[in-house]
Amino acid sequence: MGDDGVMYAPKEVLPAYKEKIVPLADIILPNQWEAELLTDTTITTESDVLTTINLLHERGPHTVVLTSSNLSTDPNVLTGYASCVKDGKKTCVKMAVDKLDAMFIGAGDLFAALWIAWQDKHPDDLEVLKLLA
Ligand SMILES: Nc1ncnc2c1ncn2[C@@H]1O[C@H](COP(=O)(O)OP(=O)(O)O)[C@@H](O)[C@H]1O
Ligand code: PXP
Repeated sequence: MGDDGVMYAPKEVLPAYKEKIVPLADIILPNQWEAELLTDTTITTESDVLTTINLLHERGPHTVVLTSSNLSTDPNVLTGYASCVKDGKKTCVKMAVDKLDAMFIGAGDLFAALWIAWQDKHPDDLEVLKLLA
């Protein structure tokens, strides 16, 4: 959808993402900014992360992965969060990635492709899946 305040799609389609596309999805992998935009929230704490992830689960997806956030206090670490709901039970893990000092276009797309493939192989195992980060 976008990065750092810039949407790749026209902003007019945002309501369709919120109301139509998210409810159709089983798995969504927004970065922090995308998650905030989809839920009209602002994330400044881990508690906010959980609130935002829950709002996204409530719309339908059983898996919500916040691929990156600005919550890490270590400049060399990128922090993400993954949450799955199965049979009414929610599991959430935190992912710490060694941050490279560069900007990668398409990292989110690549991460999503890998995550979806591996989640198909390890449907209930966030501890395995978080190793992708
Ligand atoms: N600077 C970076 N250093 C190391 N890994 C990165 C970096 N940027 C992205 N990644 C990896 O790619 C994944 C997706 O990146 P992210 O920036 O959250 O997606 P998007 O491109 O959608 O904003 C991250 O979870 C992380 O695993
Ligand atoms: C126009 C455009 N540029 C770049 C990207 C790459 O986005 P990201 O770096 O967030 O994966 C996308 C996402 O499909 C896109 O649609």
